Amino acid sequence: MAGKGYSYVDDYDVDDWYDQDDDYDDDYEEDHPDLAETAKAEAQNPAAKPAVKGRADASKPGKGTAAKQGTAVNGLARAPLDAGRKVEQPPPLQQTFPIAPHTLVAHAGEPFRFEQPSPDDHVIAAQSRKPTPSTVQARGVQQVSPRPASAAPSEAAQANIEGVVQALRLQDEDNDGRRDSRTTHNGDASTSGRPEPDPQQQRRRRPLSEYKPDSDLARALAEASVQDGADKGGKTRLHLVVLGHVDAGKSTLMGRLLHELGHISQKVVHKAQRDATAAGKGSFAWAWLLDERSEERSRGVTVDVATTFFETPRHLVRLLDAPGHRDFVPNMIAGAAQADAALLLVDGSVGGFEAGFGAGGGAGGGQTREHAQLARSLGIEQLAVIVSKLDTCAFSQDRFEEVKGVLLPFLRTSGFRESQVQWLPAVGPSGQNLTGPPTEPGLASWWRGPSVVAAIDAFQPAVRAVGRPLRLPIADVFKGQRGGMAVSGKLEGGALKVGTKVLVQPGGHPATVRSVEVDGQAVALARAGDTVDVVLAGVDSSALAVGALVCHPEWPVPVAARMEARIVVLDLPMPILKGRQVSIHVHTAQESGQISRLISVLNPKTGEVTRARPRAIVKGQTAVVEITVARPVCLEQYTDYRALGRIALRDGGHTIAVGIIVSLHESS
Ligand SMILES: Nc1nc2c(ncn2[C@@H]2O[C@H](COP(=O)(O)OP(=O)(O)OP(=O)(O)O)[C@@H](O)[C@H]2O)c(=O)[nH]1
Repeated sequence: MAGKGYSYVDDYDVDDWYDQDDDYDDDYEEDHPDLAETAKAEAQNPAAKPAVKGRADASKPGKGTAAKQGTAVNGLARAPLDAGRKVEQPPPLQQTFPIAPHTLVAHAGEPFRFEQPSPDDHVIAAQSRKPTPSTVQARGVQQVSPRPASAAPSEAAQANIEGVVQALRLQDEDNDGRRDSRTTHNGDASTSGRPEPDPQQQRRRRPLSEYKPDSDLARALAEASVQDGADKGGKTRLHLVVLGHVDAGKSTLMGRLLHELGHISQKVVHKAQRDATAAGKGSFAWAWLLDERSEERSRGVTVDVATTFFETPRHLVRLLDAPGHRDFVPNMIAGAAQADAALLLVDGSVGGFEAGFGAGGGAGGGQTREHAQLARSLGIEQLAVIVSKLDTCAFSQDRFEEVKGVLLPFLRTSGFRESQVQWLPAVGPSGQNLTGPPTEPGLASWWRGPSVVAAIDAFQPAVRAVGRPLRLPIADVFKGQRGGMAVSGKLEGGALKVGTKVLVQPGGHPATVRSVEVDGQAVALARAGDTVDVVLAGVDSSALAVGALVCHPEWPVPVAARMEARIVVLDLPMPILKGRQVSIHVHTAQESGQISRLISVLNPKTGEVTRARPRAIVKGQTAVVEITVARPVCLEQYTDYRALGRIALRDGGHTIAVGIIVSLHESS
């Protein structure tokens, strides 16, 4: 193992969990018999869950995040909407939630002392600023205060956790939903001890496999696929998120890259340089091109997810520059939830890499790990690791290899395939290795690999789930310039066009599509994989909120307040007990809730139950838990609709678990 002090593969036989062969079989079912089979079997036939001996049984951004989007055109000027669900106070909870949702809790019941601004304060302050015409504010971010630095786990403890993460092997593919296991159930009586629900009460849903686009839509889809090549010069769309620890150099690299690609003029660059220098922050000039908000500029950190568009020889790229600071991980989650691939920036300077990779508890420590783990759990499989700041160590090849040697085993154990991970050095401020081979002799003497643009071009675009029922998780709500309410987000499934009848969930509000834009251009048809701005007619604005979902009226997305999830517990010093308050992230939704039942602990290798109804679950364990949320959310079983069936659980400013939804209990 390369690197001192990192021993995360020692405790696990990683080969047992995944095949390191480069012949990566993307088929979840084959690849993850322990998870996929059991999840599907349970979904198809809940009563068939094996008994305990055999087995039984985680912005545009989440509520709260929003992308800084280019100035809307074609009638969709963005105006902030305060009526969003994200800013509402949740209804009072009954005894199940002894701590009010969103209450600031330092950690494990320790009250927040308000001696210094909490992350909430930063976010609320950020939210209160008026968006610039080219900016959509982060709204409704729900944060809880960070855990004290003393609570950070040891390296060895973190090592165990990282090893187990990959056991979930959450795959992002095409949401092809081979099984239509859409039935709701109330868990396994043998493990839960709960009575089975009255079948009359259960909602009957048509299997998703029965869905076929109507003839109009089918024709439009066929025409659009013929047009594809012609319209875009044969280029494919790629949603790309830039991740990494705070100050790793993400915004700087992307600002410089956009300039090199001709998307930012020399005049604008000069202005940013002048402004940054005048503010005593000259080294942030390139970052200021993306970090537009005054708070970002004064603090020197990204808060929102900045959205920009650029083209490479192969792709039309929608770029999401996620914040690296731990206070803003929810924004990062929502950005990553929309991405097909990620650039992971790691600071290669001596001490810089170590700070970013350190176990995540301390102030400013460790978002390299958390971002990588979250990205994988959100379905991102393709990664390019960019080692920045090598100019600070004479472009040392040894340092590059050292960083790679430490990070690669961690990424493997986090579930990334070696064949899906690219490695390259780059220097943002001087533009080395961004669009072509480096010119700096110290780097040019040994680097023979891809530039940043070549690495982006090597990413495969995601297969779009066009032939599935419409699913549009709402990432933002705003007023259309010509009247009407508009929503935006990434179309996870299906297609829509002007005149399409839709349903907004929760609540079952019918609406009609009045206009559609993709990347700021009015279009007749938008398809899965597109990021859209949609003006809806005939729906009350109170129905529209970040985390709500626009769907097909006859194939509505389930809405549930209770679900069972298979989770991997990440990094937490205290065991999870029944009743643990968590913040649940699923697609663009973020909701307060609690872990209401601990159903079973599983062997991560076999999926067998090792303990039913455990009293606690601890870091590193794979477990099935029941989660109850304060307000019903739109979600899907993972086997039905993958993009809507992944969850991340956060508490105390940390991601404590990631997982997949194995069953849900629909709200009537
Ligand atoms: N020497 C050197 N400095 C760099 C490099 N890349 C970025 N920097 C500097 O690192 C500092 C942080 O850069 P940012 O681009 O703001 O980092 P970031 O990752 O976007 O930070 P957040 O968005 O807040 O997470 C700035 O002072 C940059 O000039 C690099 O390759 N070499």
